[in-house]
Amino acid sequence: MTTNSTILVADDDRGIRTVLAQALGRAGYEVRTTGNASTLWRWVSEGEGDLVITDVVMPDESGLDLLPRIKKIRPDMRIIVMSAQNTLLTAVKATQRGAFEYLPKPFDLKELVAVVNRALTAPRSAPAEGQPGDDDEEKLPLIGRSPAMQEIYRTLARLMGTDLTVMITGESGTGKELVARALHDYGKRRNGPFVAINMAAIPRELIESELFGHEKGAFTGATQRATGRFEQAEGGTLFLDEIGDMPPEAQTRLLRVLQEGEYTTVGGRTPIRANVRIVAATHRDLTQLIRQGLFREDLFYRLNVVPIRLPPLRERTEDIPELIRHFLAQGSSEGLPQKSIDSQAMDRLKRHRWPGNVRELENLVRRLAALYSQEVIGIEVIEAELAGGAPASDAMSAGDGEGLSASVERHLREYFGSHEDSLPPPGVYDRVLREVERPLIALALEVTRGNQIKAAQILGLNRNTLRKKIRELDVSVGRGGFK
Ligand SMILES: Nc1ncnc2c1ncn2[C@@H]1O[C@H](COP(=O)(O)OP(=O)(O)OP(=O)(O)O)[C@@H](O)[C@H]1O
Repeated sequence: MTTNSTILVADDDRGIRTVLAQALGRAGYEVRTTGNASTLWRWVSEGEGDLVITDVVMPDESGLDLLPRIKKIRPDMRIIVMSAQNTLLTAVKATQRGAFEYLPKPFDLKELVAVVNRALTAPRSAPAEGQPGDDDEEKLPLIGRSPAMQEIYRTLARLMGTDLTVMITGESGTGKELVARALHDYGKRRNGPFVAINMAAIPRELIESELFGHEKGAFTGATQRATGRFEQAEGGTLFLDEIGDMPPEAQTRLLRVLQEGEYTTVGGRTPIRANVRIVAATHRDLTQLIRQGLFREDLFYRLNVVPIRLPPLRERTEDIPELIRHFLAQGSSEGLPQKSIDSQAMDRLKRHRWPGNVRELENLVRRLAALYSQEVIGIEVIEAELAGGAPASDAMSAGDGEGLSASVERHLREYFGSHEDSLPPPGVYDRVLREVERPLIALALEVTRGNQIKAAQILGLNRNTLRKKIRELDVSVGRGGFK
């Protein structure tokens, strides 16, 4: 440990100054503290201090604005930024402007001391990341300040200056694609293209040609040469979504690109150099797929260089109010009426399990904004929505006849009523759900004329899930249509 180093601390909160001074003093450092940016700046410009710990919001100036100025006159100075703002943008800006580390408040003092030790012993040569593409756009790409999301922001900020391959895992609707975009938008390749391809949405036999392109005549139907996504993503980022659904041959080809940096088109011979950053994502458990022999282990290790796990929404319910405000604001900026949600309704939403994660929440909020006339949404509406029904009261224009939930309820009452002298047989819940699922899936297949990919999209189901359900529910796909 480097002792006798002097640490300059700037924070307008006296309590934090005291706590930091004690902890760092105990760790053997000299500490000077101030409550404003101008004093910190004076100390730094007079050549004092070996390391700076600064808050972002201070009465006279933002700590973030001070960063480039400090780096200019003292490029070797290590700076640790702490902030209670805790957004991705703060993490990204701090890193872009040369902070050694970013610590979202509240943080563990032990962690702070560890970071300080690390900062003072890390080799000096590493220059601050290149000049920021700092367009100061205040639009936040990712919403949520829960500890879990902050950990993700820190990882994203650290990855900004790198081309490392990233594997994003998380349940459906947790924001994997959004994170992939943020990696691109704040990364070195932000001026290049971002190309996404979803393995579950493309017929398996076409995946290789979609990815790598094909030559004229490479297979029946290949009437001319076509470029693949690798070529389209040249100089940028290629996002391989639902990587767990990649067929084995395509896996082998992808592995080769990752090993050799080169690929050939389908039917082509000349190797083409690939210059793309790969970000992959899946909601499936790849280790299990590996065990089942469905995913190549060697490919997994090539892709899993930096794993990012997105937590399901039910593990970060403290983000729900902010997400709701965000989606309501988004709705009103698109012309939907401005709404709010009362506290009882909010509590109920925080208790929901959100199997569809942020996507489910987003859809719900959009429905609330579009379908209900009341300005403040209360608990009854939320209960009705979460029960999967149509709007509770005046809401949806019932138009011609009863709404969906009313009609379902009527059928259920009939069903229960038909077992007058005894209760219905057990297992009603699953049976009723199957009764609803079956016609729903059949209908989706009917309107898409049996196109499972499109049907899966309409339903918001994974294609494999849809296939499974078709089998399980025995939805017959006959010639004359669907029964
Ligand atoms: N943290 C977040 N802040 C704001 N919006 C979010 C956040 N996370 C997800 N969303 C929104 O939720 C929806 C689903 O996100 P996304 O498509 O990135 O999820 P996904 O994990 O890739 O889902 P899938 O596995 O089903 O493809 C999108 O409309 C996205 O904008």
